[in-house]
Amino acid sequence: MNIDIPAGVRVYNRIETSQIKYIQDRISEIFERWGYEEITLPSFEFFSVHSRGFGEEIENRAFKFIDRNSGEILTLRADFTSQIARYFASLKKKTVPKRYYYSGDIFRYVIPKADRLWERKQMGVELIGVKELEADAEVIAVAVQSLENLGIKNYQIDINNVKIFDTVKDLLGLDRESFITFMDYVRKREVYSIERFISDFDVEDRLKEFVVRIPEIQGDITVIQNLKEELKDFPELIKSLESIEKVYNILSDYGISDRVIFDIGEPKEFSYYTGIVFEIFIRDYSRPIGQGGRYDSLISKYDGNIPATGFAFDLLNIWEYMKLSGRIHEIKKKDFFIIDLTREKRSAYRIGKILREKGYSVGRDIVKREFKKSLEFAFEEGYSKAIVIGLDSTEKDIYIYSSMDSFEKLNLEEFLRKI
Ligand SMILES: N[C@@H](Cc1c[nH]c[nH+]1)C(=O)O
Repeated sequence: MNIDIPAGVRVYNRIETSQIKYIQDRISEIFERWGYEEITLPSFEFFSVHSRGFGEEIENRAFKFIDRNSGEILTLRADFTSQIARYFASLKKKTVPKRYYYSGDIFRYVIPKADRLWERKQMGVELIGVKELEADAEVIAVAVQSLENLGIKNYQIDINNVKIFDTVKDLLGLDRESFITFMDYVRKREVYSIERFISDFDVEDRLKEFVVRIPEIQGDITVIQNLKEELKDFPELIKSLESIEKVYNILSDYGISDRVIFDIGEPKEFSYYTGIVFEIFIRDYSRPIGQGGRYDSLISKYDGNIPATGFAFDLLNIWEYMKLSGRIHEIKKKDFFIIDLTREKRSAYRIGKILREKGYSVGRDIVKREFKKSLEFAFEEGYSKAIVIGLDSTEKDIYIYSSMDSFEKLNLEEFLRKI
């Protein structure tokens, strides 16, 4: 009998679940402190509606199924941001600025391999209704504080402005298809392909030089300042660079600009981004742990022309990093495990009830087996203490074990008074 689950999903056991929960709790503490309100979004939507939000890349990876009643195609949530855009557009009263946060799973198909999952955990914020760059800086600051709250210090924020790509498209006069080809070269950082691609374009050399170098332009704020100098004759490019600089300056005021680098050659997975975009890395960990950016025309795909920005953490990557670096110790313990060796079990019920009323978590053995086996089970299962009743033919004394071989013998009534 096959009792497997598909390759792209997995189960998280008690310890794993509590570690992930610990990460979620530290992050939501910060989200709340910045005035973001948590909302819960549906696990599936109409495919035709949900997919309007994101581009082909994600659309091709969405999980689809049929509503047996209407015959409509449904899809599991592939993107929170698109869901929030749809939700906000659906509101009669659109008060801004609106700050939402969410935590949950997204479903995107990937070819199953090693630890590549179809169901990933995200936590993110969306700040809706603010076109000012202060909003872009705010969501970056929220991300940074969340990481600090987790004790993660060696993070790095890679910032870019995708407007630069749109401006290049206009300046070179690219049609949709050649723009896709161009962006593909950028994504793969193929400088020579770009050089070949633009060699017979009739544009200024300065612009050509810039375009060819795009995949390689990375570094600190001086890179942006130098580019501004070089691209003086292209006001649209200057504007995009100035936006980056402005965000950088606000982040300096927040005291976090030393964590920022710029990566002009970094395009994004989502076509909905329209301005400042960023990715969050940890220096000694290869995968990004979060990404986000501005999406000023996404909500208008549903209704209303409202600017917005946000980001999402990839919780599984954060979790993996914290495990690898020995940073996650927080495992939720259960308090007491009651092993009652008497026939009646009345003491067990009574002690359990009193402890639970006081707010402790209490489990009971119930299973009949050798006492040592029960004790082993208690500690393996994450209980902090085991209470043993009837070990020496009296119910008046109980034994409180805090490990397999350390215990305290106490009078039952005294213990209940003290606890
Ligand atoms: N939804 C994006 C992250 C994001 C949130 N807001 C803006 N961008 C993602 O899944 O990567």
